[in-house]
Amino acid sequence: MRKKLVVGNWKMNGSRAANAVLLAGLREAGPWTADVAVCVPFPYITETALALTGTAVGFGAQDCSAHEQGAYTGEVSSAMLADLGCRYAIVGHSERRAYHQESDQLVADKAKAALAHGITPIVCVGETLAEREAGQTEQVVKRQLAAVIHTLTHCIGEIVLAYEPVWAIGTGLTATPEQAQAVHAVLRTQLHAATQKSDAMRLLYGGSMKADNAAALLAQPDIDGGLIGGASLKATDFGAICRAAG
Ligand SMILES: O=C[C@H](O)COP(=O)(O)O
Repeated sequence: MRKKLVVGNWKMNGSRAANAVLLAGLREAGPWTADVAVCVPFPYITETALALTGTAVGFGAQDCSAHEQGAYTGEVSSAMLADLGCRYAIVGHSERRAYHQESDQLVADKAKAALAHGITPIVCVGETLAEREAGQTEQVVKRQLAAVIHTLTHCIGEIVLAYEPVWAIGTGLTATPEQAQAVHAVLRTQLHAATQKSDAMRLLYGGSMKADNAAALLAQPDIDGGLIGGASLKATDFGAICRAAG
């Protein structure tokens, strides 16, 4: 039995004042049975760590560099994130793939860099609406995951995988539980061929997951948690999703 994991991705939202309110709300809303974490903008990692001290809520970043260190202006290394106590780093989010031209290989290299510093990469895969309508969903997510499997080889069992259909992100259009489960099953099968740990790996769904649709999604056999964007910005909403995962 896999323990559910719910991760809030704040994206580029927040301020010191707003974060203090949100994090205090999370302290009050928990604890939960599921594992819970928030991935926050880089500048707020330290204060998030402080605000969550003494709770079981983990924290992490929304990206990391594929490089170890050096002349990479603007990048943040996994070593730095580890230094701050991050447990997770999201890599390959569709917003980074789309707006920063991140390739499958770069995403895989970022996942490798995170693992090298003891950080669990949350690797995102997912198809666009055009790809789904062209019947390419399976092909796209398998291609995205294959690059990670090839690069991580025997460490692939250490990642968290998130299926996020691009058309469902921030749109209010959620994949049905059956649509999401079908893709998760494809991904689990692909992982099964790559690692003996596939049955223990957590596969998250992301894309307009909210308090009122979380339970049905999380009841699917291969959906082991959620990666939550918009609904992670209010403690009551996020807390309700975490409860649904319990
Ligand atoms: O990382 C989170 C996903 O992009 C989902 O975002 P959303 O819950 O706002 O649709």
